[in-house]
Amino acid sequence: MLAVRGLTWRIGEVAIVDNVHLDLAPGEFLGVIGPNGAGKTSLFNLVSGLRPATEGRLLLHGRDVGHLPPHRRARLGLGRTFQSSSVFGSLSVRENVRLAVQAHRGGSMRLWRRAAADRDVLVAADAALDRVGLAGRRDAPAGTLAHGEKRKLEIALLLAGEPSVMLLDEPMAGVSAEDVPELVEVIRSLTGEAGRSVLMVEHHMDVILRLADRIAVMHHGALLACDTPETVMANPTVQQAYLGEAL
Ligand SMILES: Nc1ncnc2c1ncn2[C@@H]1O[C@H](COP(=O)(O)OP(=O)(O)OP(=O)(O)O)[C@@H](O)[C@H]1O
Repeated sequence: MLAVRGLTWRIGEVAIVDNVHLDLAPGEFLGVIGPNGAGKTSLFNLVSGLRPATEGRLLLHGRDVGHLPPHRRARLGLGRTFQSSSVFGSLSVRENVRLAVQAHRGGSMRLWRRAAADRDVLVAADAALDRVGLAGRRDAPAGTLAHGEKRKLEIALLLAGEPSVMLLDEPMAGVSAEDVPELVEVIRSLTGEAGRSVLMVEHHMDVILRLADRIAVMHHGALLACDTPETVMANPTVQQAYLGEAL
């Protein structure tokens, strides 16, 4: 589904991401962990296209997408969570998702088809809100959402793009402990649906362990290990990399 081949990002002589190889199978959940500064977000930036890789290839469904800008990758099914900054705070939750669906589907509808198309867009927006458990908040201004709700909205905006691979960068950030289980369930329910795969960076090990089929461990830009949670947790090299940090 997604193949990362020798992806590298150098700044001067320093390899921030160093020759990373990864494979993501259809329906698979791959968690990415690593100590602070290990290069996790940088790897995500290379995969989503926010930064151009210095070296390496990225294949989506066998097609080389490494040279494409983020919106072209998203259109092919490689979707990354929007940051909260891309949410229109004064517009309603529903309106935000509607705009994202519309942007994904393109605006070149013939006038006589517009009404039906508008209805379809709204149905898709409501379906996305339903999937993340935000239907009851659809009329609230997006700017008034609590942290946990904002993370759900970001996932709904991502769903608007109908991704076959979802890239989630710390979806639990800022979410209160009591809201974490619900968000974990939302993410779990979306994984594997129609073969959808997930690549997720997350600091909360308990969350990763609950969701991941495999875990990739980054350290100093390189991939230290990529295996089942049990094997990774028992790996002495991984434990060494985390020395001094709670694993
Ligand atoms: N644009 C940049 N210019 C210079 N150095 C950068 C840049 N972006 C990232 N770095 C450096 O690259 C390293 C990896 O950063 P990155 O944010 O990818 O790590 P991370 O694993 O996501 O860290 P964290 O867990 O703290 O979010 C860090 O040392 C960071 O300072």
